[in-house]
Amino acid sequence: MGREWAETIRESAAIATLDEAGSTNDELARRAVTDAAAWPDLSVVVTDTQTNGRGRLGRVWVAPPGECLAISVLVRPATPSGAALDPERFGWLPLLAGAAMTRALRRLTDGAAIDLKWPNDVLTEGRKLSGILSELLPDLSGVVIGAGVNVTVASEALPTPTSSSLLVLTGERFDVDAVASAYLREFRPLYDAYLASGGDAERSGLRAEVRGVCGTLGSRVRVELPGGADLVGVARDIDGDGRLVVEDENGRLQSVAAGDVTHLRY
Ligand SMILES: O=C(O)CCCC[C@@H]1SC[C@@H]2NC(=O)N[C@@H]21
Repeated sequence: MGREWAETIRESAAIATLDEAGSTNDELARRAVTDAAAWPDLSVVVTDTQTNGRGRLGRVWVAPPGECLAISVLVRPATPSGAALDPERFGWLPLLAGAAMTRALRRLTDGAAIDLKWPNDVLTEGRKLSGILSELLPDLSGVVIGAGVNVTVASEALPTPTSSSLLVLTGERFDVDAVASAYLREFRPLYDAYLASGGDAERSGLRAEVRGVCGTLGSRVRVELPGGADLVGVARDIDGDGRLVVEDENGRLQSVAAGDVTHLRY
């Protein structure tokens, strides 16, 4: 991989472009913790060959070598005056990354039907193009936001029947580096606006941005809640804390902070 996108990241930030990595999230978290000064805000670890990728909810993220982007961005959010942002405000970061990836993949594909599934899967026609895993550093000083994108994976090599790739969607073999570049170019302005507002999703326009790309809104959904219970209803909104607001079958509004969403319209 090249690093044609390096100028989209702050000059002070560190970049590691690896021929191969176990998990880019693990690589970046290790560096961020062992050498915090060398790995400031917006540092990046990236590869196209990730051998031990991890997904949300303890799942494995499978990526055929050389055919997927695995990119992790370290954020150490601070207010405009330089104070560390309250970790309570970090909840919007996975949604920010999901919105950035949705915008990036739409832009690359000239506006293909690509949407965000709350909280941060990027889908085309119900199939997953990209997944995001955000992990807090153990000392709470930052968050590693990892994103995987299926780029040149052929349909027979897709990891699951519910996944897709940019190749399958468009017939085009995108360069993995160009996908990284498109993502970081979308990520940066959303993140800068979020920081400038002190982590206020409303004031920075982030909430509006996420609602604008989120295909979950208006869909009938089943949400597998963390305890194992299911909630079925219509997704109505994303509230000020980034929670999904679902109108259940009795017409009651329920706010969901975490869960696995299935769109029932497909
Ligand atoms: O859909 C999911 O469950 C999230 C998948 C996240 C995969 C990315 S690839 C880069 C980063 N490194 C990892 O080990 N996981 C994330």
